[in-house]
Amino acid sequence: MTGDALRVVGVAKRFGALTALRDVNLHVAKGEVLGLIGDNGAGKSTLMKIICGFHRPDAGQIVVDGTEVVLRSVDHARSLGIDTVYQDLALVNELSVYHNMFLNRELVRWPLLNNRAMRRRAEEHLRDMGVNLPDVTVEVAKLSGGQRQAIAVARSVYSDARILLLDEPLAAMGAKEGTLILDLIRDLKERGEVSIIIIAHNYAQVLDVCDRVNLLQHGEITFDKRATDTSLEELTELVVAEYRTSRNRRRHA
Ligand SMILES: Nc1ncnc2c1ncn2[C@@H]1O[C@H](COP(=O)(O)OP(=O)(O)OP(=O)(O)O)[C@@H](O)[C@H]1O
Repeated sequence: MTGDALRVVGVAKRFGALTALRDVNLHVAKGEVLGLIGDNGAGKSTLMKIICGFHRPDAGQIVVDGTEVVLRSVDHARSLGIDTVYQDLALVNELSVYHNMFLNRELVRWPLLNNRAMRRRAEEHLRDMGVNLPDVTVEVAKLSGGQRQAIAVARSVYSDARILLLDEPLAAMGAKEGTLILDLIRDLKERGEVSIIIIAHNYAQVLDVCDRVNLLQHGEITFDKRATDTSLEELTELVVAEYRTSRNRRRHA
C-alpha cells in the first residue's frame, strides 16, 4: 500500500527451537495509530524489538516510507525516525525534566551546557504538546508514572520520531494518568505526523484511541480491522477463543 510509513513483510524470528514470529505482515499509514493485541507470549514485544532495531529478523523485510531498510541497531532505527518508549527505561530519574528532554543531545554554549535555552525549549515543546507541568526543573523521580511517560513520548517526538512504538504505555497507571497519555496520543493523531503502534491489553482503551487493531496469534497477524468496525465483545471473544484452544492443546499434549 502506498503512503505507509512502515510495512513489515513476512517477518520471522526464532529463538533456538522456539518460533516467536512465523510470518508477520503489518502496515501503518502516516499519522495512523495501530493497536497490537495478542495473548501473553504471542510475540508482540519481539515484533516491536525487530521494528526498533534491537533484534534482527531471520526472514522478511522492514520497509520505511517505501524503502526497504536493514536495521543494524536501535540507534540506526532511531536515525530513521523509529523510536520506542518503554515503561520504565525511558528516563533518568535523577535528572530534571528538561535535562531528560535533551539527554544525549544537550545544547551547549561552549564550554558549558546551555541550561537556560534547554529549559525554555523544553517548556515550549511540552506546552505545545499539551503536557502541562508546573516546573521543568524538577527531578523526574518526583513525577507520576503518567507524567514520566508523557515526557518520554514528548522527547521522542521532539527528536523527530515519525514511527513511535509504545509497549504497554498504560500498564500500571491510574485512570487520571492513563487519560493524560491517551490525550497525548489523540493529540499526536490529530497532528497526523507521527505513526504509532501501541501494544496494549486493555481493549477498551485500544478501541478508544487506535484507528486500527491487529491481533498477533501463533506468530502471524490473524485479524486486522478498523477500530470502528470491531467491538470490545469481538476482541475479547477472539482472545478467549485463543485461550481455550491453547488450553485444550495443552490438555491433549
Ligand atoms: N530473547 C529471547 N530469548 C528466547 N526466547 C525469547 C526471547 N524473547 C522472547 N522469547 C520468547 O518468544 C515468545 C514471544 O515473546 P514476546 O515477549 O515477544 O511475547 P509478548 O506477546 O510480548 O508477551 P507478553 O504480552 O507476555 O509481554 C515467548 O515464548 C518468549 O518466551
